[in-house]
Amino acid sequence: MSGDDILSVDHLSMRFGGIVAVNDLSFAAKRREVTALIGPNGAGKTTVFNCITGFYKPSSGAIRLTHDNGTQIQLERLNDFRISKQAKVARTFQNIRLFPGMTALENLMVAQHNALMRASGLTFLGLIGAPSWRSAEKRAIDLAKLWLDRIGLLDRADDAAGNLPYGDQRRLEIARAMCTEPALLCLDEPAAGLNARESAALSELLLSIRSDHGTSILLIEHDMSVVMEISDRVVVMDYGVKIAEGTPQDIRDDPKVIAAYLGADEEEAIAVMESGT
Ligand SMILES: Nc1ncnc2c1ncn2[C@@H]1O[C@H](COP(=O)(O)OP(=O)(O)OP(=O)(O)O)[C@@H](O)[C@H]1O
Repeated sequence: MSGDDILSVDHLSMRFGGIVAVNDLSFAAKRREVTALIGPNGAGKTTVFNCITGFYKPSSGAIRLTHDNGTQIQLERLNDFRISKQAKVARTFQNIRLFPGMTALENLMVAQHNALMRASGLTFLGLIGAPSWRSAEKRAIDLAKLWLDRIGLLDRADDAAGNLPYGDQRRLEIARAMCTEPALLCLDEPAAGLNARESAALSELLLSIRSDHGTSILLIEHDMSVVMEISDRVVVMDYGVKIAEGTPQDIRDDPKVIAAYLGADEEEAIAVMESGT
């Protein structure tokens, strides 16, 4: 692991009965970079995410997050609530999990529930409208509006999230995760179901999150145009193990990766590459 790594996954394994979903996986994600985790269906990508974000307790291995100030946190020892609050790891899911009946603004306010509950003195200060509560509430609204503006939805702040177009809902989920001011943002297939225009808008948003906010991003994605455009490094999994790692260019030209996606062996993949088909 180098000093510039925000996340270090060491010899991670996850078994479900007889199924080994992740098998002795090690990789690192660098600070202020986009790291993509790719691989064919069933390769183990979401299981890795679920271990990092505390939804699963790994069968073995270690997952270390290192904050800018050098503080290290062993994520495999914490539950999901502590991972989001203490380690500042936020995630989105493959399927949209907004509150569809709440407005876009309210969805972003809910994300700031922890900070608001603290400022309300667990309700009392909020009930009497104490100045400390009012300023915390204003800060939360300002942050929510800033993110609505960043994703081009400020004029739809009061619309129910469930009534927004699909691509807008996807970006709203990312904005909701950003309202928790994460150190590491984990996105599980954010481009799923998006059209080409929406995918391009997503890539632009993620690149700006990395450059303007310095947020490190870990991304699972099947849309290779998004992966190739925004990733600094790519880790490729197949059958629970890492089969390749490198820049998008390295990965694109790697016969092992092509073979995994084609469901073929390496020699067949080389033949396909050489024939240019
Ligand atoms: N809770 C579980 N119980 C049993 N098996 C599981 C569980 N979660 C995942 N698996 C199995 O682990 C393997 C890896 O699944 P996982 O969802 O992590 O793959 P993936 O790479 O994210 O796939 P996809 O790209 O299709 O989302 C699969 O064989 C899956 O059936």
